[in-house]
Amino acid sequence: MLRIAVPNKGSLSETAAQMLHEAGYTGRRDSRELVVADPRNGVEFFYLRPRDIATYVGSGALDVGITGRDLLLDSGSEATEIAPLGFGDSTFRFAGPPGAYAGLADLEGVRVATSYPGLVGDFLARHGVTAKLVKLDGAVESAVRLGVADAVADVVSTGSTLRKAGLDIFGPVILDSEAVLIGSGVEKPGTQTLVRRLQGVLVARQYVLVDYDVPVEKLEAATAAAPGFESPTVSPLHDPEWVAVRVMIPRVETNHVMDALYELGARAILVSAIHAARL
Ligand SMILES: Nc1ncnc2c1ncn2[C@@H]1O[C@H](COP(=O)(O)OP(=O)(O)OP(=O)(O)O)[C@@H](O)[C@H]1O
Ligand SMILES: O=P(O)(O)OC[C@H]1O[C@H](OP(=O)(O)OP(=O)(O)O)[C@H](O)[C@@H]1O
Ligand SMILES: [Mg+2]
Repeated sequence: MLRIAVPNKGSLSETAAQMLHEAGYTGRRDSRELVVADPRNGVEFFYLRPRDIATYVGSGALDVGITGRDLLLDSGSEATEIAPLGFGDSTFRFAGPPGAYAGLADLEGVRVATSYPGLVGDFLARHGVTAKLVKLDGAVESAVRLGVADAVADVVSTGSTLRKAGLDIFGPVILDSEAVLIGSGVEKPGTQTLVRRLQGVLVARQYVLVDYDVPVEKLEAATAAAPGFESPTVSPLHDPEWVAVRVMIPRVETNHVMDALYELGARAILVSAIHAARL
């Protein structure tokens, strides 16, 4: 049995559960379940706080896990990133009162509030800055107004929490984060199947299939407009001057690609969703 750690709450839990479901695994029926066995797929799920997942995986207690890259680095655990999972994107940034800090060097001797002291401490040390980290559990944006810190370092998604707290981002990006699959460093049997299944879900979410007919002399130009994952599939049509083409394109580019193909002379352009994929 491959023992897999999954976030039980927070920003990553819902999408992680959804991805595993789409990948064909059994999920928990209610949010209080701590362990779910899925013998048909040879795996067992452990629902844990995302912040603790790297500790369990790094120690070898569990084989793989889903957590944030920021949480992995903050943990200082031995666990390593196996694959990015394409959700839970955030950036990790410094923020302070408007105009108070121009860059990293200004943080020398300053009190910085954060829930990620491992991540922020490593970053400051690498850049030769000595600040005084104030460890808080959450809502760190309030720390400046309430006088326990002079600046903060926190997860930024839309930036609206910082705006509401009257703080401005400054200095370099500490980290670009997203949800990642992590492992203990020693690969357990079954890990590659899990990775391929999750990557299949990502492809099905992020790509669509486009079918179109195009005059043979426009095929090269059409292929340049929509090159596909590897190379488009080209099939003959009854009319020898036309071919049928099938290609995978990023979902976000769907309408641009359809416009470009139509302009080139392609017709009967059909787009369909990918239900599942194994590349
Ligand atoms: N808007 C967001 N707020 C917080 N974390 C986010 C956000 N978007 C993505 N994330 C990622 O989610 C992970 C944090 O999840 P976690 O469950 O620990 O905190 P949370 O969602 O703030 O929940 P809580 O603080 O209520 O426990 C990190 O990897 C972080 O980068
Ligand atoms: O840039 P935004 O879209 O505003 O999102 C980022 C904010 O969301 C999270 O806080 P959360 O609501 O989880 O509260 P917490 O600080 O108590 O964890 C995070 O810690 C930031 O404060
Ligand atoms: Mg939070």
